[in-house]
Amino acid sequence: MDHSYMAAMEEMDSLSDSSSIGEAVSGRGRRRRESDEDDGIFYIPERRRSLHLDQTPMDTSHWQYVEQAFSPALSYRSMTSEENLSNMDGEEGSPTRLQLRRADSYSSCYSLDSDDCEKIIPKVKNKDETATEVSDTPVLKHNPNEFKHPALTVEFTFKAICEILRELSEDHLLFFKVMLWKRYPQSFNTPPQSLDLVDLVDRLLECYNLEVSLQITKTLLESIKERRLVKLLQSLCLRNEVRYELCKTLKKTYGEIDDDSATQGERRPLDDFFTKLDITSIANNGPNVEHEVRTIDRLDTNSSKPVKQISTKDLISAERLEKTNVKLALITGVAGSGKSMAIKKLILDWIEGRSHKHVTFMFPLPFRELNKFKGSEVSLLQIIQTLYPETKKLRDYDYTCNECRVMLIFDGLEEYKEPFNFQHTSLLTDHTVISTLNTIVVNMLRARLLYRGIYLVFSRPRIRSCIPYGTLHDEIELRGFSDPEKDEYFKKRFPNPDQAARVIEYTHSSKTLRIMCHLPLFCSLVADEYQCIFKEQGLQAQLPRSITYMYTKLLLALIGQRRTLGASPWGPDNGGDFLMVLGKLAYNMLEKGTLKLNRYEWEAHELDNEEAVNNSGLCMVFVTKPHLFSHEKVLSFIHPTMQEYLAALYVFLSFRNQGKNLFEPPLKEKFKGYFKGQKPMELYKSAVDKSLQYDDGKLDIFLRFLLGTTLKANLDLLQPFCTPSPKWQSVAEDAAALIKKRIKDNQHPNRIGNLKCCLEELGV
Ligand SMILES: Nc1ncnc2c1ncn2[C@@H]1O[C@H](COP(=O)(O)OP(=O)(O)OP(=O)(O)O)[C@@H](O)[C@H]1O
Repeated sequence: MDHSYMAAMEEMDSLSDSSSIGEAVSGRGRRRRESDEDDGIFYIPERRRSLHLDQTPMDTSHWQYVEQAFSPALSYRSMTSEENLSNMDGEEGSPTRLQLRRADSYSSCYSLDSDDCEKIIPKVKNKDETATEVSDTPVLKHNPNEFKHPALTVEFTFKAICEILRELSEDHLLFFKVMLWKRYPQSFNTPPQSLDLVDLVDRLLECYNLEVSLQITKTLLESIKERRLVKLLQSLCLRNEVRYELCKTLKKTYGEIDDDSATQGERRPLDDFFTKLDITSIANNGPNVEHEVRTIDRLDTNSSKPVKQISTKDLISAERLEKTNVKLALITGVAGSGKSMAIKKLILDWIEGRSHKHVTFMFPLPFRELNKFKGSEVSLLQIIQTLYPETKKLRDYDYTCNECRVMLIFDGLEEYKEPFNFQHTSLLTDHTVISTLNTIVVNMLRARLLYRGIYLVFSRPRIRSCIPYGTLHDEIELRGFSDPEKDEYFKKRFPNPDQAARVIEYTHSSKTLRIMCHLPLFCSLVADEYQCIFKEQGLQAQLPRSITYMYTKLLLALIGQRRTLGASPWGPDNGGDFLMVLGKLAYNMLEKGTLKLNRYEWEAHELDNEEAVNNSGLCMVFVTKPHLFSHEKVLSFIHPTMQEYLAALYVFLSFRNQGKNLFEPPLKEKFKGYFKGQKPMELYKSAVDKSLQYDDGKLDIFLRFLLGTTLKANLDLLQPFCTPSPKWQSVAEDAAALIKKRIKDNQHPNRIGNLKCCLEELGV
């Protein structure tokens, strides 16, 4: 132990241990008015004068009330807990900040305006103080032109200095305190042994501005030869700045809704809009099978484990990580189930300090962007730096050190077409090593790329085994909206309650529409439609009651350019018309009364392109467990009604484009030329009569969709799939007359209910 240390220690012992620490950054010493217990408002007394200046009577006119930000008021304990410390980062409304920024602070020896360094250097000194200053007091210079990074907040500085000082041994901490007391006696007039770490940092930040406090800390650490901690403090500051810049970029991209809705470019904060999603701990649970007419048992899946609800805030939480060390989660959901929205929410919550506080940096890496690196030699670091140039300041160490957790979010794995050859792809554990995109992706799926990395992979339902055997991972499923959230969505989407009520009423007008609202994309399409017609026709406007209309909108959205992921072309002129292939499959399955097909069955239907099927957004492939030890990959449509819709579309387009009436017995096909001139009503009549034969209502919804194709509005939407034919006209009125006649005949009393629904579909 050197001389100065011993001398300082002796000097200290001679002092009394009364403390004059007032309330400060940590919130210590702040008293709460008892009567305010319940009203969420804190009384923050003025900082009592902690130093020795003139005897000014306490002026209570400065007392103020501020809204409670954290409850209870921040104590040292609550602040030092991981949660609250990070909560404070950049928290504009925090009481601490309010108090610290108060310009008229009662503590008259220093200003607490952290933005003005000059003022923060102690302003008032009396002769005695000057005399006690020791010669090795560093000169604290401030360059007024120096750029103060906005990331340097009181909260960050407090947290960083505390974190660094906590690394000191007891002796060194004491030495640090003594040096503060010796070098800055005008600020640290309290015997240092009475100051614990929080009081010490409180006092430092009360007396000096943020840069100066950091500078003092570094200087003193240097003088006790704690260079490692100086570097660590510098790293913390640098990471804080990078994180700030990154958050700014992410907030711009993910913090607002950038929807293709009819909001005419209006951007709204995500929080105003985001509706809770139904996320479960079990994946591959098959499609939602709730149905208006049929009672469908859940398809036999592998869900023997109990299903747990999860929030976007819990995807690889700190606790889970600590308990299980699971660093990889595969989150699947059908097209339009809200995966991209969940990612946005996850990112925004992290930026705002509401979740994943254990994560230092979050990097969303959409496959749409990653695919651009295909064919080039690249490292993960280069990818991150290309997509987020603000990270160039980080050093390799920042990605690998123990203090940093990096979360990589991969969106849209289904858009990645390269094979995953886990056996023959070399192991990559260094983010700086140049390699191929495929090697990076494969190693990401091994959860090996970064030493302290956390990996979230979002994808449409899994179609190929994409996690290597033996890799510890979570499988999570996103299932869209549950019932209460369906209404909630519209209430958020339409701030005008009358408009929201009207849209909700519409979704309740048909059980099928209501069920389909489990798909957020479907809700957004309904909302877009209403938004348009409210604008054009006012509040009394109504959407057609046709379910075919909304399903056609959904079809168009799913196969629209934005969502088509390498599926075959859809146009009617194309020989391999994918829609017709899928429609035929749907029709055959409907006839057989089956909802899922195994691989051999679906390949027999000219559907050998498994990826195209899955990527169409209309189907999903999932895994069932038909026997105890076996798994089977099966295909189904994203909802039984989607199967019924596509089957009806297939029947309609076969007639419309090829003159084929699929309800006619095959024998008649031989005489095709003879029957070619059939009228559209022939088709609808045979469909109505066929559906009436099924007492279980197997073809009820199918029939509604088929009759929906008689309406002009739907014909217009379906135009892209139809061959040009000037003669084709709507036969909605004839179809309605036919249904009325069947109702009157009353030959199938059980089916009357559905016939009435058909009339509704036809707008009668
Ligand atoms: N939680 C939500 N709150 C509000 N709207 C949502 C939510 N989730 C999804 N939506 C709406 O549904 C639309 C489709 O959702 P999203 O793009 O997230 O689906 P996805 O699962 O990523 O689809 P894909 O697999 O096709 O990429 C969004 O554009 C948005 O309008």
